[in-house]
Amino acid sequence: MAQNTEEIIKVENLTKVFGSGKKAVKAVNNINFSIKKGEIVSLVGQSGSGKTTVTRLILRLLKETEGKIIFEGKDVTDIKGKEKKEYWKKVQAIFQDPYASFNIFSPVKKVLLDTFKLFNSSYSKKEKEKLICETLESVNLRPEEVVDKYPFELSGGQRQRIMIARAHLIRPQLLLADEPTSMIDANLRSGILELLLSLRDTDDCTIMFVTHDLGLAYYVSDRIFIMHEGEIVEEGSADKIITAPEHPYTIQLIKDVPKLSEEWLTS
Ligand SMILES: Nc1ncnc2c1ncn2[C@@H]1O[C@H](COP(=O)(O)OP(=O)(O)OP(=O)(O)O)[C@@H](O)[C@H]1O
Repeated sequence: MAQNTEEIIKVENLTKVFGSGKKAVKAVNNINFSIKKGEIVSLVGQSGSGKTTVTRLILRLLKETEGKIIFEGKDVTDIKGKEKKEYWKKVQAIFQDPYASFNIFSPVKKVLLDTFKLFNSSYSKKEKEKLICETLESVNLRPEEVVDKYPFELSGGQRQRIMIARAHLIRPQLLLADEPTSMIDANLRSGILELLLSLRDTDDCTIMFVTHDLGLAYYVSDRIFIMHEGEIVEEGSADKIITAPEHPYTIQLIKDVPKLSEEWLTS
């Protein structure tokens, strides 16, 4: 395990309010956490608890109402333009619905070729295509079957695998994986999870999973953050959260997972 004590990201007093007046929604309410290089953490909470908003704030796709995001010791809260592009080489996301993340007018090959634009790489087109094929094979897709297809011609699971292939090509330092297996059949899910987890070993990647599924979080994570109504109500090692939960909401979540560990460990 490539884990050390150096912090890759730190979130300080982060708050996001959507709308104003009577219609204001405090989606994220003064949260604080940090993640160490090489760690796998999960942000767990039910629908509407604010998880995706945290992901979008970290990616700087959304402007915070208050607070700071420090990445590798540098305050990235106000980065713009070129600096943001640099940041996106290091911080990437796989979203719940990868369909929404693709340009629907681009075939898979173009989606993947475009990732090289992030790097001003000196690869020839042939070299890029070879890398794309190898990467697609590494996520168990047959390049010849998918490269010329448009996103709408693929299954949800194939689209999620392509997002993982994209992450492999970009090799981010921090990967935010928002419900990355939601569109994948239960019997294929553990394979995709293994692929994602292998990014830590092969690409030296730190991963934050975002999920409503505490069973999955327990299976994949070093640490778990429990999110409820915009706040992180409890955090700790995966074992601690499951065996000695303190917050009533965490205790309820555990009760709601009927066969915790069995479901993920045996699939
Ligand atoms: N652009 C927006 N404008 C207004 N309200 C929003 C917006 N985005 C999110 N919200 C609200 O913020 C709250 C948190 O939403 P968020 O999508 O972060 O939750 P989530 O935990 O990711 O949920 P899910 O698991 O269903 O994706 C919800 O009440 C949601 O309705």
